[in-house]
Amino acid sequence: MSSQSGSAAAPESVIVVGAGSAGSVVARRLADAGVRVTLLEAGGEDTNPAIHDLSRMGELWHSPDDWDYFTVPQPGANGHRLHCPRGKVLGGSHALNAMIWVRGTPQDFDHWASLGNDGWEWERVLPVYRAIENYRGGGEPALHGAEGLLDVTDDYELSPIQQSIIDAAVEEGLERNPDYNGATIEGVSQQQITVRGGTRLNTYLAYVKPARDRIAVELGCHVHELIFAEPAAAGERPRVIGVRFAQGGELRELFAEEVILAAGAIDSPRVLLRSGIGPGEELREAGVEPRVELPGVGKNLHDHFLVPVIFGTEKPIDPPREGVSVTQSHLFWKSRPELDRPDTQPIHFSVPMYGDFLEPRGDNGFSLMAGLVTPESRGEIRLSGPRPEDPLLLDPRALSAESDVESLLASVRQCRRIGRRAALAAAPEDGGWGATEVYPGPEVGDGEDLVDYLRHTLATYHHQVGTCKMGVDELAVVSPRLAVHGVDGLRVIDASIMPRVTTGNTNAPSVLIGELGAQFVLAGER
Ligand SMILES: Cc1cc2nc3c(=O)[nH]c(=O)nc-3n(C[C@H](O)[C@H](O)[C@H](O)COP(=O)(O)OP(=O)(O)OC[C@H]3O[C@@H](n4cnc5c(N)ncnc54)[C@H](O)[C@@H]3O)c2cc1C
Repeated sequence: MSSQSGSAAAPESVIVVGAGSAGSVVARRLADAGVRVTLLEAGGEDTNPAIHDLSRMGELWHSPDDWDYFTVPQPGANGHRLHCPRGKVLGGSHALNAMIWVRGTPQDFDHWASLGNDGWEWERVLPVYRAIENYRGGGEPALHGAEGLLDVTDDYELSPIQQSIIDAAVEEGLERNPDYNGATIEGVSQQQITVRGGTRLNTYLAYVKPARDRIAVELGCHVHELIFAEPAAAGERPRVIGVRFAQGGELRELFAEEVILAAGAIDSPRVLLRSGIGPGEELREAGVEPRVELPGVGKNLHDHFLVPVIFGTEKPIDPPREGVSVTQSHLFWKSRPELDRPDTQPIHFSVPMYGDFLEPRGDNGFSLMAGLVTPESRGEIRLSGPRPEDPLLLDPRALSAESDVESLLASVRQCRRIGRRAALAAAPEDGGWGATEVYPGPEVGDGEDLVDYLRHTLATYHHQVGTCKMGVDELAVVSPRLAVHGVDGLRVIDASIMPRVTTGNTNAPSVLIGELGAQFVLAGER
């Protein structure tokens, strides 16, 4: 692998592929600095009202605004193919997500830096987070920003059931943490979310929409592959000069000084692989002529995972109503005290979340979704063939590492205990909800049967990362300045560059990657 470092002048023109969490930030920052930016997005305008109403996120799955990916059958998840929704619309996955803002822990970023990624230490990252945020909440002001483009708030009313879930978690022994993006992440908290005026605020809306007169936004553009310059001499380093994409049934080409892939952890490696950048042998098997040997492209795929623990209640829970999210609280907990950061993050829903694999047992209830956030399992993304329409082989190898099963089991057990606490389980006349466990349910014990339940009901937390990881080792795809190793004129700036997933939801780190990536482009650092 040939690495690259040093700096040059900032480019005059740039193509950004993908108007999601990171791509929107990159496009805006470069346009602000006078760079000519074309933003190519495969999806369309964000006209679906379900995008903007906090209570209607679920309607977006399998809709035209969802790439609607599925994994290959997962042996660690009972052979199931897991649905992986991803945003295919302006705003990307930030148009489909639950808007929860979690920066991650200092250890996450210090770990990235320890791998040779200078500049990603927590002390360098924290000021960037502060500059992103327009924070309105009860946290320590010194740790938050109030001047940024992205509104982050926990200044909204908790639904009564969500308040009781928090109370039950406190009964279970967790700290009530008023600011998990503050001094410590641990404890049970109300979620901080990116909303403005009661509706979704994503980076497309906050960064690109107000600047559309300065950014050429092209919709319905499915980028298939990169275009390379003809080498002037044998052995010359390959140079990317543009992209080839389908728009309205036509194949088009567009050229710029630099191309930035911000197509997300599934599609950025896909574009690289389709362009012959990746593990040569595998590319040949898929019918693609290798151009740049980069064995790490598509490898290191990993994700957070959820398992539902569902309760029915005697006292009726208010049905979802307009403008109110069905998830408002979560907790961070170390299942083993010796860990350096929490390995679990259950997320709490005011509705039963039966998912794809459980028989619905009534509409009235709530879900404590046990959550694994420090996975050891690693999988990969591969092409099944050379054509753009050939399905992608998406294989996270979920729960292939035994330690992941252990953490998730501990989280499921904890959720079961929380549901039995008085704030939830007491009779309504005694101030509770009369909660009883519906799933796993009394027929499932605490041993191998619980492991079977966990594998049967496993779902993604939607936090795929790592497939174009940043670093300096043999499997690194981009440099610490997010330039693709071995190629000129090309960067990846999105969630795929995380060498290891952060502890918590991945949107905030993706926005951070967008901000830092734009700084590297403008500084000409490679
Ligand atoms: C259902 C769901 C819920 C989630 N909930 C949360 C949450 O509450 N909090 C949180 O922190 N994280 C959450 N996440 C995760 C978070 O949204 C992602 O980690 C983050 O959005 C990733 O940002 P990105 O810029 O890497 O990719 P994306 O935001 O996915 O952007 C990629 C963009 O590229 C476009 N694109 C892809 N391929 C091409 C191509 N070939 N040509 C042109 N354009 C292309 C896509 O259409 C998309 O617009 C959730 C994700 C999902 C799907």
